Amino acid sequence: MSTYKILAINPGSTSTKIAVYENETQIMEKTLRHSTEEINKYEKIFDQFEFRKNVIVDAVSEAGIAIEELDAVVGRGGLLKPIKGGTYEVSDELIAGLKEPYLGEHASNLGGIIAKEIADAALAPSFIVDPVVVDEMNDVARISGMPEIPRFSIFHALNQKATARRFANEIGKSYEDINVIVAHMGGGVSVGAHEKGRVIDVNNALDGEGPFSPERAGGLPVGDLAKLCFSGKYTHAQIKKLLKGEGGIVAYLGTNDARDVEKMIAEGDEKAKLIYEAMAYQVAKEIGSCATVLKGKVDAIILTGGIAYSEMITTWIKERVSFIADVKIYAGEDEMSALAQGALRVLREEEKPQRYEA
Ligand SMILES: Nc1ncnc2c1ncn2[C@@H]1O[C@H](COP(=O)(O)OP(=O)(O)OP(=O)(O)O)[C@@H](O)[C@H]1O
Ligand SMILES: CCCC(=O)O
Repeated sequence: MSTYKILAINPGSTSTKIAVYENETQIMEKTLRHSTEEINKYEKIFDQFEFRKNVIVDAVSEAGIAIEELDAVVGRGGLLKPIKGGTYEVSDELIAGLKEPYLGEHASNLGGIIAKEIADAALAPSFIVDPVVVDEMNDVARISGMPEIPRFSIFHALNQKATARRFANEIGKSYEDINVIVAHMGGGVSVGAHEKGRVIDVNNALDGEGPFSPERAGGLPVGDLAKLCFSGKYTHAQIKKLLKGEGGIVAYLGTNDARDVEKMIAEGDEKAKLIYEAMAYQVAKEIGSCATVLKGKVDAIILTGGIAYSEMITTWIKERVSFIADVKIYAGEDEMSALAQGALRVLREEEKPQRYEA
């Protein structure tokens, strides 16, 4: 069997995570932190391209790996036009889409651009895998109730699909043969109904749907939200912040760290307990609604993301959803390995690379 050396790049708002794999084995991993001072020098995310690329190249060569040794470079994809899941070869069209992102600025827009630049130097292919704009929803799920505002999917596609594949693997089936509900609980929360390899419905985790999360408000009573918007008390930018960044747990309790909330509960804080339990309640309700989407045919419910480490949260959710299917907990997220595996499936010709069309 051939051995492939793959560099994976995952740009976040204040850091860039990189890892090198030889087939499935990780041979180096590093989180390159970027100070606010450095990041603030650049007006737009794309302006950080040269700086982030250089620190990645330096870190790889400091680890004793020559760029020319790489067989592929894979980056986290950005806010492109909605696309179906899978591994995409980075083409000129895809680069253009990341430079002028359809759905706005996001650090992950840099993933594919940097991957291509480094891969070109190594004379190797470059890819993105399951970006947050993966949209495989059924047409019936796109209807919101207001024609001007269709529903579409923005979610933790990379980790959701990786955990669903991991579960399929564990039971000796393929992802395309199972139905699962995956609840990713991190800074944002997304709950997806996976039907035979397609996420046919999911809450838009970036923009006002689904359960609230440590720093996002989630779905709200819309009439009252409309009143708040026209109250004259807030600018559009302030409202956006209340919904995303300063919403959810942080709005009620002043922290976005679930571990702080658990300390507050341990010290007898009843409000903290009510809010924390409400988040678990909303995730459970969303899982229940995905079970109806899958017409009750659910092989498993998967809880993942940083908050899935919490026994308190997973116990509350299990109490409400175990009647639907077994609950599996894959705490944390392994996006780096999910990126490398997406590239590996294409290099091994197990999957055809997709082409992005603008
Ligand atoms: N052991 C733990 N117990 C409870 N909560 C935890 C634990 N470890 C991490 N968390 C919580 O997980 C959350 C962060 O999760 P994660 O790292 O998946 O988010 P992120 O990557 O920043 O955002 P996103 O997943 O939306 O992209 C934080 O609220 C953190 O407090
Ligand atoms: C919506 C998934 C990505 C994020 O939370 O930023």
